[in-house]
Amino acid sequence: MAFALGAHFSPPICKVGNISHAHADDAAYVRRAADLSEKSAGFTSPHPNFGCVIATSSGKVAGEGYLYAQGTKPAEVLAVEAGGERCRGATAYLNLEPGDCHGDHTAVSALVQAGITRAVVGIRHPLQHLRGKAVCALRSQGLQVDVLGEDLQSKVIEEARKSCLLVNAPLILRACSRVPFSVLKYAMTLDGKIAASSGHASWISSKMSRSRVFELRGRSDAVIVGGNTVRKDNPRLTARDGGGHMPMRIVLSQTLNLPEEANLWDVSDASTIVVTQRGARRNFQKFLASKGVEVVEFDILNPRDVMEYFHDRGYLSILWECGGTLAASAISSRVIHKVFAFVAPKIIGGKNAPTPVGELGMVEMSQALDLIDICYEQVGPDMLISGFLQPVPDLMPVIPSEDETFAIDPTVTPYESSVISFYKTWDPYGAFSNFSPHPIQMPDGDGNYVTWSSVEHYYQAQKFIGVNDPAAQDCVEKIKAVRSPEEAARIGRSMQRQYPDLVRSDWDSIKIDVMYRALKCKFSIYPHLNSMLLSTAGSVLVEASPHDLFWGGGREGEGLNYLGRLLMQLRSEFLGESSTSTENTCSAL
Ligand SMILES: NC(=O)C1=CN([C@@H]2O[C@H](COP(=O)(O)OP(=O)(O)OC[C@H]3O[C@@H](n4cnc5c(N)ncnc54)[C@H](OP(=O)(O)O)[C@@H]3O)[C@@H](O)[C@H]2O)C=CC1
Ligand SMILES: Nc1c(N[C@@H]2O[C@H](COP(=O)(O)O)[C@@H](O)[C@H]2O)[nH]c(=O)[nH]c1=O
Repeated sequence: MAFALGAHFSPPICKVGNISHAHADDAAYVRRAADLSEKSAGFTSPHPNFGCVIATSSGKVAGEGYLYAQGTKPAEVLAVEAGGERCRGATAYLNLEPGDCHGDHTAVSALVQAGITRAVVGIRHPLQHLRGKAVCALRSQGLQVDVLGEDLQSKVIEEARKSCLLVNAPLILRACSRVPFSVLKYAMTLDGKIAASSGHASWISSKMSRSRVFELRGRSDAVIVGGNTVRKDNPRLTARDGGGHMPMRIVLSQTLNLPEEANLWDVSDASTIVVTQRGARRNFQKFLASKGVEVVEFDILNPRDVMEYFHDRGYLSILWECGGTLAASAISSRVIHKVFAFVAPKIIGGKNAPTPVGELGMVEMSQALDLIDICYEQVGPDMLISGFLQPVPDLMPVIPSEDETFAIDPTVTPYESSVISFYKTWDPYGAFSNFSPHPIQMPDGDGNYVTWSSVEHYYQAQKFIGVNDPAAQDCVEKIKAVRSPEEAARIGRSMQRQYPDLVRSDWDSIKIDVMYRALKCKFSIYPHLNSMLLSTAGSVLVEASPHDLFWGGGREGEGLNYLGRLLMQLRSEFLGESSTSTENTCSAL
């Protein structure tokens, strides 16, 4: 079977002249796709946000589209319909890899049939069973596919990728934590109270802020309050404006000691679910049922179990509008991902007036939870402070999906492959590590063979080769002379971090090739290493480094595992199943 050597390995943009310009354009269009993808927010029930922008080679937008609601035409289809003939030879920018699955190839087919020749993908699909599928399908149809952070890397690209992560934060956090994306929202006075000592709270925030809350409700699958908020506020919890999406209202009450008259029991505008402790007030449960309110019982009512339950019911995004008691319990259970705090410029005082978050058991300020990606926004007279309590995970592809691995190495049988992990040199397959003590001889710029104590020594030194600065040459010599691969890695990495100008400008585009050549040498000249590599035929090789998400597979399989990929590629070549031939790049020791 023939397959293109390096098809997945050569960052295409790095080969062309004006890299930063190309990156700026790619980044701008991907960001536009991300912005576009959010357009349906509040009008339809929350779903993954897909946007697609098609740009011609002259940089004109030919067509664009976004997924309006689950089950409607994919963004890619809408964009090619809008672009028509102008799509031929154009580039499609997608904030999120299409979720084509189970035989549905609508988005991929639309791009292929429209004659798109290149696709730039912001992030891969966060769901494991979909991740990499569409990227692979597009590549197999001959499109050039560049995934941000993998095939394209630079500061602007990183910013564009971040916008893609944020626009689908609910989907990503839900996929990683197996609970719906949860936002805690509250309105407090400047002295940190969410109600007066009497419990009266209407209103703390301004009308403008409250309209903003209606919008937030419209972007959510459900709004949650605790029993006490129902008793004190008799809330409606609707998105008001009408016409848009109406979230489910959920009440968490252990006692079920709730009033018979309550706005939430009127389900004509929106449905209500009361979640309670098993066996609580059976008669009241019957009463609620007679009003059309669904009751769900739990053995023990805690926010995590409840959230796992709503995850399984398919909820993507939930807005918590409870008081401090339930908020503290939800934060402690680590189900809250984001906070929206409206701060009103008023003071109510009151020693016993409730505050937004109750007891968390912390005793020192150093234990305080820091928000991430914070935004400050003035809304009328109020200040809205928002931020994440948990970082949006940086999604990199898992160890190559079965399909991708098969494309790199046909000896790996899709769906039946085993995984061989290696990391430390003392592991059973530790000789696969770059740190293994196997010297190699590689040609220098003049074609003379130079000995390096390990692949890592050679790799680290190549960062500084050819840079016209004595400090760079110094680095090369230092790395070459150190006794251990650890030291070589330490020097190489810290010099790169501290003095990026000493690193050759094309490093990002050649580093995979540098590694490939070094590995090829190592596994050619040591027969026992060659046998060990061939003995793994059929297995997926993963460098189990929890730190290095480029060469390694990461702690949870989130790393790119390029070292494993290169070894599989070499294995396939050694097994003679590749039609690719490369010139001899090393000498026997
Ligand atoms: N300004 C603002 O943004 C807001 C202000 N408020 C104000 O806050 C006050 C109410 O605050 P608060 O009493 O904290 O109300 P909560 O909304 O936090 O309700 C607490 C109740 O939630 C129920 N509950 C169910 N499971 C749990 C659990 N695992 N942990 C904790 N509680 C659970 C219990 O109900 P049960 O007793 O029925 O078993 C508990 O009494 C009111 O004055 C209200 O006006 C409320 C929301 C927002
Ligand atoms: N007091 C207060 C809020 N309180 C929250 O809003 C709920 C009332 O919603 P509704 O009945 O739909 O208007 C109430 O139970 C509580 O959860 N929200 C705010 O944005 N600002 C405020 O000042």
